[in-house]
Formats: sequence, structure tokens, C-alpha cells
Amino acid sequence: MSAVRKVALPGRFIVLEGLDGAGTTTQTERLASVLKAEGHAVVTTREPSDGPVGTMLRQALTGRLGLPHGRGPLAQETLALLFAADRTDHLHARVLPALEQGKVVLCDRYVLSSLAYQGASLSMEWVNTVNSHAVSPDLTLFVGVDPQVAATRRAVRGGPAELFEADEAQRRIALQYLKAIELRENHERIVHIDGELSVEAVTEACLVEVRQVLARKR
Ligand SMILES: Nc1ncnc2c1ncn2[C@@H]1O[C@H](COP(=O)(O)OP(=O)(O)O)[C@@H](O)[C@H]1O
Ligand SMILES: Cc1cn([C@H]2C[C@H](O)[C@@H](COP(=O)(O)OP(=O)(O)O)O2)c(=O)[nH]c1=O
Repeated sequence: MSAVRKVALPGRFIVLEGLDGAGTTTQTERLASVLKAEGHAVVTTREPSDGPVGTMLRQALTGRLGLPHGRGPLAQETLALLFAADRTDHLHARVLPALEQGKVVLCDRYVLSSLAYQGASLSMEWVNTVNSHAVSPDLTLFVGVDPQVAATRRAVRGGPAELFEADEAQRRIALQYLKAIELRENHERIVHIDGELSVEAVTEACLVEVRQVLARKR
């Protein structure tokens, strides 16, 4: 079974990916404001989504939902299936309707996150298969930073640590991202952006790629 699904809707589906602290939230907002100022209809969104399954996932990530009797977090398989279920729900509830209306959808995290984070402890092929209903983005921007840079930025940002944010886990996930990109890049456009540049320079580098996708005819 093919693990890559293509659709040709009038909108453009653009995903930002990277380690926790890489700057994807910052860049999603900055790209949206540039594109809106240029007159594009833009929808910003994220995964885990704000829908019912995504809400459950955020509870699992912050330790408010887990195994009974304090026996730790949900099993990795359960999390992987929830991320995949959230993705199909998010696509149908929010992403596909916006693409049908010709909008630019900027999404903070998508399938590559599952391949990197869940693929760090489960078979990446299996994670790819359970995500085979997820349509391919027109462009994925991988905002690459050294795990130590990401850790420093998380510390500056503050807030409670989430399930996958331990330094060792992030180093493993960084390697998994590279394997995940290798697995998918023959089927879809994935571009590595140097996330260690200034906020402004990262936005400029992302915009070069985004403009190419916006200019492309369907
Ligand atoms: N290019 C950058 N250079 C320096 N600091 C950055 C850069 N991009 C983001 N930051 C800062 O790093 C922290 C994490 O950024 P954020 O966008 O929340 O990351 P993510 O969504 O990838 O976890 C924030 O405090 C943000 O202001
Ligand atoms: C979408 C997705 C996210 N995740 C993880 C990555 C993050 O650690 C967390 C999302 O939390 P979030 O608070 O959005 O992180 P950030 O703003 O730092 O990017 O969920 C997965 O493990 N698999 C997935 O498929």
C-alpha cells in the first residue's frame, strides 16, 4: 500500500517541522502575517490539533492523561495511533475545507513529526503505514537546529516540560527526522532551512520556498 496520498486542491498546504524549540510556532505566525499582508487567504493551524483527539493528546503530553494507577504515560503505540487519528480528523475538519476554498494552510507539524517522534521508539515503516491516509503537503519546511540550541530556546521560552522534551530524547528525534526526510523526500517536497539563523533570516529563507509553491500552477 502506498504511504503517500496526493490531492490537487486549489489551495496550498505548507507544513513546518522541527525539534521542540526549533522555532516553528514563531515562523508559522511570521509567514502568515507576511502572506496575509500580500493579500493571500491564510489559515494557520497545528498538530496536535485543537479538535477532540488533539485535545486528548495534549493532555497525554502534559501528563494529565496516562495509564491507570499512576503507571506512567500512554503506550507509544497508543500515542502513535492517536496522532494518526487526530491527523485524519484535522484534515477533514479544517485543512481540506480550507484547501478546497483556495486558501494557504500553514500547519505547525504533520506526518514528519510522527515519523520522527513515534519512529524513535516504534517501527518507522509502521508509523508511515498508519499515516497513509494523510494527504501530502505541497511543501514541508524542516527548520533544523542542533538539539542543544533547541534546548536553550525551550529554557528561555519557559513553560512546563512535555513528554518528549528530555535532552536525550530530542537528540534521538533529531536523527529520526533525517531518516524520516530520507523516507519521504522522493515523494514530496521537503526543504531543510537553517533554523540557527536569526528569526528574520529564517523567515526570509522560508519565504523563498513558499513563493515558489504559490507561483506553481496546478
Ligand atoms: N531563529 C531564532 N533565533 C533565536 N530565537 C528564536 C528563533 N526562533 C524562535 N526563537 C525563540 O525560541 C523559542 C522557541 O520558539 P518557538 O517558535 O516557540 O519553537 P517551537 O514552536 O518550534 O517549539 C521562543 O522563545 C522564540 O522566541
Ligand atoms: C504532530 C505530532 C507531535 N508530536 C509531539 C511533538 C511535540 O513534542 C508535541 C507537540 O507539542 P507542542 O506543544 O505543539 O510543541 P512545540 O510548540 O514545541 O512544537 O507533540 C509527536 O510526537 N507526534 C506527532 O505526530
